[in-house]
Amino acid sequence: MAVSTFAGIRRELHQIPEPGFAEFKTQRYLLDYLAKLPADRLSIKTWKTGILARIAGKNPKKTIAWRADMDGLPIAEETSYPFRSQHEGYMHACGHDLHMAIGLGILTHFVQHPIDDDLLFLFQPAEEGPGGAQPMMESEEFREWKPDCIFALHIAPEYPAGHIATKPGILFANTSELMIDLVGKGGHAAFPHLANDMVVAASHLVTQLQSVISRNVNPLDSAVITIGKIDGGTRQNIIAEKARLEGTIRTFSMESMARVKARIEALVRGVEEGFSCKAQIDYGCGYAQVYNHEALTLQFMDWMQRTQPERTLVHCSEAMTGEDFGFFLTEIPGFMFWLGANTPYGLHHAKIEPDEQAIDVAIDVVTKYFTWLSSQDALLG
Ligand SMILES: CC(=O)N[C@@H](CCC[C@H](N)C(=O)O)C(=O)O
Repeated sequence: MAVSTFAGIRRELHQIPEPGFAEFKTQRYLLDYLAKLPADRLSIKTWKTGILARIAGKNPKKTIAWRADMDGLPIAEETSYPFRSQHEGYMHACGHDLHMAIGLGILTHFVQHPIDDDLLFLFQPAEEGPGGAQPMMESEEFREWKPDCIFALHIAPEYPAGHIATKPGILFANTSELMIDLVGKGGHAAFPHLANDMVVAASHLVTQLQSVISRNVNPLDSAVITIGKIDGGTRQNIIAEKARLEGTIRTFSMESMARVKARIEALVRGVEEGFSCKAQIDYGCGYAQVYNHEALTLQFMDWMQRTQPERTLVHCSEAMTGEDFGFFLTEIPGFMFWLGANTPYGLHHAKIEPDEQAIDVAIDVVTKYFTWLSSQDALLG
């Protein structure tokens, strides 16, 4: 089957996944693409490894923004693709390659068919961590071009390709990373009574953490603690002096986040006491929930139903995913939606192969929506 222009771009981006704030090749690729477009209405600024691209409108009353994230994940790819990652141990396993290709597709359309309003495209680094949205928002480059509304999407493996799912209000959870370092006393495997074993302490702690959600969070509220990584010890016959747990906390309210953190701290103090060790907690980066502007989201959903009968719109539930796009929504009205990508493997899986047909659907829907939004006198006309 023929590969569309922007699916082709996605395939090229797929081969160069990079860590947050190290998206050097990705930034170069995007800048090279932008340099080939007619420059009369297009202005470009870089910020760290990100890019801000502005298209001047014909008779602007507002600035409409679109954001795409850029970073990959430390995952060794296991897809069947002939265009697999060329960066050993790194993969676009969260769809950011599609997000960028869609961003370029929307931008290209409006360079060729300018509308009345100004448009701002943000290619934002480090969504997976430590978070590029908040510092990008605080940058002079962004402040100078601050938009009146902002939108973004995230691919969703579980929906058919091109289906669009969203809801007003909370869409994604508050997040906090969670890193716990344990330091005890190492020793010979044969003399456990002379050591304080941090592999055993870490194992207890992982098990105890499972009770935090089930016994401290109101069952009608929702929260998650996932420990995704454990490091400890050096060799099979040496008792481990050190261990480290790395994970993430998700909640739908800041009260639950505070309660969960307080319980984790109490359990960690207990492990320190029980295993005669020292423990240190680092909460790493935390993201604001993605809270979709209620009136704008409802207006979009209504517009979809009225004017896009060939597209499928799903009124979905909120999810425990995190997204630093939430920071933009704390200051600027807008929303995020899921874009169906129909793949049996979930986000962050080494075998995920999103359906590329979703790319052109998203470009089509968003260009039509922005054109309509620009034709309205007011944002909520
Ligand atoms: C869409 C998505 O998968 N986002 C990530 C954001 C992670 C933020 C941070 N590193 C954390 O783990 O808390 C997600 O895991 O939801």
